[in-house]
Amino acid sequence: MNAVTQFKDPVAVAAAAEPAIRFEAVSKVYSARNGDPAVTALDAVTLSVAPGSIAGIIGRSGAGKSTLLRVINGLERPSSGSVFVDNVDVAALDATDLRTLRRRIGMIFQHFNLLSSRTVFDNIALPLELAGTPKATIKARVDNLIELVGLADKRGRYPAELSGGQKQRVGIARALATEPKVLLSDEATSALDPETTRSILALLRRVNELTGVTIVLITHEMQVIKEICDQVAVIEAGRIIEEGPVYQVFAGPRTDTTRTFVSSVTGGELPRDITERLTASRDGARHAVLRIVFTGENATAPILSRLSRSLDIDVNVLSGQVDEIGQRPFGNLLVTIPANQETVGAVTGLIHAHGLKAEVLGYVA
Ligand SMILES: Nc1ncnc2c1ncn2[C@@H]1O[C@H](COP(=O)(O)OP(=O)(O)OP(=O)(O)O)[C@@H](O)[C@H]1O
Repeated sequence: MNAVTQFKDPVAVAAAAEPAIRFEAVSKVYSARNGDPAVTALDAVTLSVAPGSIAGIIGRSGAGKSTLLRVINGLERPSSGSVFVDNVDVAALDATDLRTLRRRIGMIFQHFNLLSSRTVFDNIALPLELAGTPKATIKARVDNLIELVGLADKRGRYPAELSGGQKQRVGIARALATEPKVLLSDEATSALDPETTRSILALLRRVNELTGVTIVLITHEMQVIKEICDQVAVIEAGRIIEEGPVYQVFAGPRTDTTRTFVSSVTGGELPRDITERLTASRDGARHAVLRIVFTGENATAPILSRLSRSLDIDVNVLSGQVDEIGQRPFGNLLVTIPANQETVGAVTGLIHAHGLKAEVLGYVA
């Protein structure tokens, strides 16, 4: 893909000219081996992450997410193109400089990767010990981190004595020990139940707000993107197929893959009996199926009563949900209206006039 894909959070971009992380036409090809063909895991990825933001990369299994994360901290080298962290070309660093850079990049993992023989305190202290930090500094910093992640009563416990959520809290504290500028999250909540997931995401958001650390997370769950990300990029077969502020991508997904991800959390999926009867043609249809997306201050506009009143039509609600995305209200409503062309035109016109989005999904008899 040649088009430049860039996160465009106008506020963040204005505040900081230099992105925290920049991918320039990054490709990664794993070479053929033992008769298996070569794999293009990343295909000309160009992407910027604003400092202090939380950027989510979402994609299905095998899309290239882990590879994308691993080229940021130099665990993989791009086959072509460059990755810059704080304007430093990661691939150009020698072993010593790469070690220094990695201290500025924390990482958390799906399966926590804690050392079972070390206590909570000692797991968190480990990166500082490796960096040769004086003991008193280690103690002060680890004590602070233990408070921050809410594990004050678990400092002497071993990983086997902790719940999954508590283990991830240790993982987060350990990743923050060297005061990194960037935190990479590799499916950090995938092994956790929904409630624990929410509490870990809330902790990450708090850490981001308190320390200003830039967070890049990879996930296959749109719920994660919805809960904490400012920006999202959708990756498929190694390419970024869509990106932008989370709110914008939720309001107007442009590809089928993104639409599927979005509808998995916005209640935007059609009831099955409607999906089975949905056609693209108006011929013989009595109803048009319409998706109305409510955003921002318009999220609570009484659009349905206005439609039926001013156009004198029946509007039937199939499903609807009002949510919060990127800390702004967001509603998604599926309705049927009479199928004739004039009505559909008038309805969509009125909806657009109210600053909302409307999309005809198809027709049913
Ligand atoms: N070290 C490697 N050698 C060869 N092929 C690899 C290697 N690592 C990843 N791949 C291949 O590259 C592609 C992208 O893999 P990657 O792990 O980046 O995807 P992913 O989106 O993280 O997948 P998942 O969600 O399943 O972890 C896959 O086809 C995978 O098989």
